Amino acid sequence: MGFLQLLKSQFLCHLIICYVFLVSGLIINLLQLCTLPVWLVSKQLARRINIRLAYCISSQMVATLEWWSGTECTLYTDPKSYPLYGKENAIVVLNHSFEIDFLCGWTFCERFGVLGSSKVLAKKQLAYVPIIGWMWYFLEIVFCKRKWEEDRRTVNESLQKLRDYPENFWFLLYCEGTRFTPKKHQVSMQVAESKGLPKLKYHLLPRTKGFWVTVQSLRGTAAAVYDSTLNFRNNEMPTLLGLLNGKKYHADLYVRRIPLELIPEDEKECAEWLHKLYQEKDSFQEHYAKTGRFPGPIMSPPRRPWSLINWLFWSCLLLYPLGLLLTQLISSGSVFTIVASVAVCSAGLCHPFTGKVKPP
Ligand SMILES: CC/C=C\C/C=C\C/C=C\C/C=C\C/C=C\C/C=C\CCC(=O)SCCNC(=O)CCNC(=O)[C@H](O)C(C)(C)COP(=O)(O)OP(=O)(O)OC[C@H]1O[C@@H](n2cnc3c(N)ncnc32)[C@H](O)[C@@H]1OP(=O)(O)O
Ligand SMILES: CCCCCCCC/C=C\CCCCCCCC(=O)OC[C@@H](O)COP(=O)(O)O
Repeated sequence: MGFLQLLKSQFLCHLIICYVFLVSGLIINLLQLCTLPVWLVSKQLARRINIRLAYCISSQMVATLEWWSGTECTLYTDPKSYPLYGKENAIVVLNHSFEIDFLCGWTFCERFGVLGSSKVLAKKQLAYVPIIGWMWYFLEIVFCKRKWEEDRRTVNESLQKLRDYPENFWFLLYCEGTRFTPKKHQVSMQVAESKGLPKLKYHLLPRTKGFWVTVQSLRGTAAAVYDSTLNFRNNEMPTLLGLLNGKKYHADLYVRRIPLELIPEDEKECAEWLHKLYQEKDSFQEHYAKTGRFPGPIMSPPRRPWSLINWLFWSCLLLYPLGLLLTQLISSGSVFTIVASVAVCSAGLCHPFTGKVKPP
């Protein structure tokens, strides 16, 4: 194991990354709260400010993936569609199979310049998660209770509000509604069987109502659906902890751009269309399992330095006062503080995660 890899596996480094994320996140949440009066004066200005503040939070997680772990992201897509990515509003349909699938999504958002404004149809519980959930409140993220009687109205209303959004956004929809597990897959295929639908091998049966309401509400606002299928090389199941440990993964994303006009307006036809889409997605995963790649040409956008610059900025800002505090504590000469500081550092260096990085 090289020195850099050893360093990345140290718990003290993880502690520093999490400290910067947590403290900067709470500061940014506070700044977002301060933009509330701006909403009263200029809604569009408040939205633009919040897009940039949100970028400061989410790009730290992207930096962990791109710059700390060095994970590579390859995009398979049609060269004719490529120039439109980031230049229009779009609904993104993605498979929900991995712990870090949302982070790979964010990485592509970052590379196409829409990270700050990116949106998702998320379960309501996530709104209460400090930092990310609170940030989402100011980004006008759409939440659902997964109770169609309520969601039908609330999801539509939230989406209608995005009609005059001042910057391009991607709206992510995990139509499977939950992350893939073998148990959920089994139940879901029983539902498919009872509905006379073909079985899927790599996906759960898509929930069609959220997709239909999204497409209908964003007609005239979003130009296309980006059908996105994600997988990782070498059958890896990446984790956030793996990224934090500096483990490098290789993500492959296959994206097809489907103009919104091609999607049926009628609810039943739209549901059939989505089921067919998931059957196609399943065949792409089968192709990947057999050949180790998706069909079509590779058009990978390079990583940009901004997420790293943002992380370095917050690190300098927040580690300097922490360093000062520690120096003062130690120079105070108190035996208790010195012993406590040494204990904290030793705990960090002897943490069980230390040195647990698997070779690639
Ligand atoms: C160029 C690069 C391109 C792309 C880059 C990629 C991505 C980047 C984009 C953006 C990034 C932005 C943000 C990412 C950041 C973070 C994301 C993190 C987390 C969010 C994750 C979540 O929260 S997922 C959970 C919430 N979301 C959803 O649930 C969405 C899907 N669900 C729906 O749409 C639902 O329909 C609903 C929620 C609207 C309503 O749910 P409800 O349950 O009330 O109704 P349903 O219609 O779904 O259910 C009844 C019908 O379902 C049938 N049924 C019953 N059991 C099952 C089963 N096990 N499986 C399937 N179907 C089942 C039942 O029979 C009913 O059938 P009907 O025939 O009556 O419809
Ligand atoms: C700079 C790096 C710092 C590292 C610190 C990491 C801290 C991470 C903190 C917050 C991350 C929040 C991301 C939210 C995305 C979670 C995805 C998710 O939860 O999907 C739920 C979905 O499956 C449905 O779940 P169930 O059907 O209820 O099961």
